[in-house]
Amino acid sequence: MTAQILDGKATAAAIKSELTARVADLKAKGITPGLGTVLVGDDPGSQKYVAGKHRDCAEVGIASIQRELPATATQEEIEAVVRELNEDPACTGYIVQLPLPKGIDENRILELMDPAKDADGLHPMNLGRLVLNEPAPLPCTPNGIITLLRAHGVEINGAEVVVVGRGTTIGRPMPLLLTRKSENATVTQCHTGTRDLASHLRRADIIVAAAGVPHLIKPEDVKPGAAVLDVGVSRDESGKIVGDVHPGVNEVAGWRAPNPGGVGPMTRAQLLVNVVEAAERAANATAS
Ligand SMILES: Nc1nc(=O)c2c([nH]1)NC[C@@H]1CN(c3ccc(C(=O)N[C@@H](CCC(=O)O)C(=O)O)cc3)C=[N+]21
Repeated sequence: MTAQILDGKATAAAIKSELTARVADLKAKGITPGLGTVLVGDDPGSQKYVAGKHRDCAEVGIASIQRELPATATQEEIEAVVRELNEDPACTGYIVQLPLPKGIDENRILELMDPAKDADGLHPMNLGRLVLNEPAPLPCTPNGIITLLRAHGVEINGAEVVVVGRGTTIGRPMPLLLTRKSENATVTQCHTGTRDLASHLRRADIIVAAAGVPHLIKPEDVKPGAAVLDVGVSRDESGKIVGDVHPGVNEVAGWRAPNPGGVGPMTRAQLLVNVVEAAERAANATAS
């Protein structure tokens, strides 16, 4: 038995087609949502992701605002671009592509963003709202993972979930989403300091692998039938993506999010969701 595919490409396409209609409605009311991206430096991976985000925008009718700075950009120069996008009415939401070059204070940049324009859901105000169970733009990758599981009928309610990783974009927010009443999962968060990772993995109904360690999740550590989502993006010498999940897991798992083609396209789709929702909130605020 090989694992069934959690098809991120197809699920993202369905979300995008629904968003296209909502963007058309907004435009009829005179509002064009616009996604800004701030890309610092010339990492080929980051360039590719940002290009993908703008391609998605074009597909659903969202305007694109691209800001690029050289790898040598200073803290002040990046902050000036953030302030400019905060002020720009054409930019209804934006992201600052992470990671930023060494020496840049990333958290200070995130804090400077207008939380109402935070398309990533990573502003401290919005992460705080998530903790407090208040409406907020949600972090794109964790939200994409939940949407992907739901779209394929994988039971989250009552599931034992192991999240491997503790990064800002996935590992830390993922358990916050999974333990909401609406999800109702039981979550164990593992990381490089976990004493016996295998013992945790073996109990998991759902594994979210976001450690950035190639092939960390081995077939012998996966419970038969489990859903395994690979979010790792290491690259080999030729630049090909190597995930956190060993290919042999395919033969044990019940569900598998491939990489590429799984969580990546979902991340991009949820980013568009955040942009459209922010524009809809702004439209309703003006209307009332
Ligand atoms: N502020 C910020 N927000 C992010 O959301 C963010 C970020 N910084 N920094 C980097 C990571 C990485 N990330 C990906 C998005 C899409 C794909 C994606 O669509 N991947 C395709 C394949 C692309 C390829 O082949 O290289 C796929 O999985 O099918 C991957 C990775 C967003 N990130």
